[in-house]
Amino acid sequence: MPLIDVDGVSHAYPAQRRPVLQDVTVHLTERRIGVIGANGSGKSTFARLLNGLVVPQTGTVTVDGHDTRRDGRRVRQLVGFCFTDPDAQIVMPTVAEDVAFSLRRRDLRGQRLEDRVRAVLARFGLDAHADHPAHLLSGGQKQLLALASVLVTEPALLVLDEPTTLLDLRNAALIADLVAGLAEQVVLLTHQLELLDGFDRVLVFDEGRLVADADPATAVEHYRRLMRARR
Ligand SMILES: Nc1ncnc2c1ncn2[C@@H]1O[C@H](COP(=O)(O)OP(=O)(O)OP(=O)(O)O)[C@@H](O)[C@H]1O
Repeated sequence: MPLIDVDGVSHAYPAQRRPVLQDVTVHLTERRIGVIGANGSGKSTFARLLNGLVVPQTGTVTVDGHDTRRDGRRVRQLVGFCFTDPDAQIVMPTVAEDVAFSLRRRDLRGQRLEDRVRAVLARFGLDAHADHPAHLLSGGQKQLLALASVLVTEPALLVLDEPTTLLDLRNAALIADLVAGLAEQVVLLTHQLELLDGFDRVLVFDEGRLVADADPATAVEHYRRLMRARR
């Protein structure tokens, strides 16, 4: 698993006085890493640090030794990112074309490209929809397509920002099972705490600070206590 090294990171967005992340240091090597915390606590910003979408004002972030500030291109090859809203990353008219688009930088043409696309669609239960317009998929199917299009690029690390928020129970379970079966390292942000069962490590953010870093049960209890104290 790649080593994610977040060192002394603080970050404020332009036009905001209060930092969104404050002095976050964490070294991650585990296969399944959860990130939880209240709305606005800095989780998405933390996730965006990991693929260089956000470069921190202070501190450094490296993935497998590649600094997101200096070597963003290499980091983006290593880190696949799934947004909460799959419409934000589905870019091509049909399901198969969207997956093929993700492979545009690979030296794959003709039948080899088609075979690769079909294989990934089959793995995600989308093979029957290959030639359908992507925008006509259901929310869950779109989420699956977004995941498929990222995974086909074979990232070493997959960052998932609330991938089940919009989904019904069945599709949420589908995504959870799929994520559980992935060989890749996964950083999963979620408000659905049951998704973290079996995770190796869970980080809790509160007002931009990393306030707990533990096994799922301990981290979730810490988060619940925090939320109870705020009511
Ligand atoms: N691009 C941006 N420009 C300015 N402010 C931003 C930007 N992105 C996030 N913020 C602010 O940073 C703070 C933390 O946001 P962030 O999205 O990291 O939180 P979060 O923990 O992921 O929240 P949620 O659970 O609601 O998704 C919020 O106050 C938000 O308004």
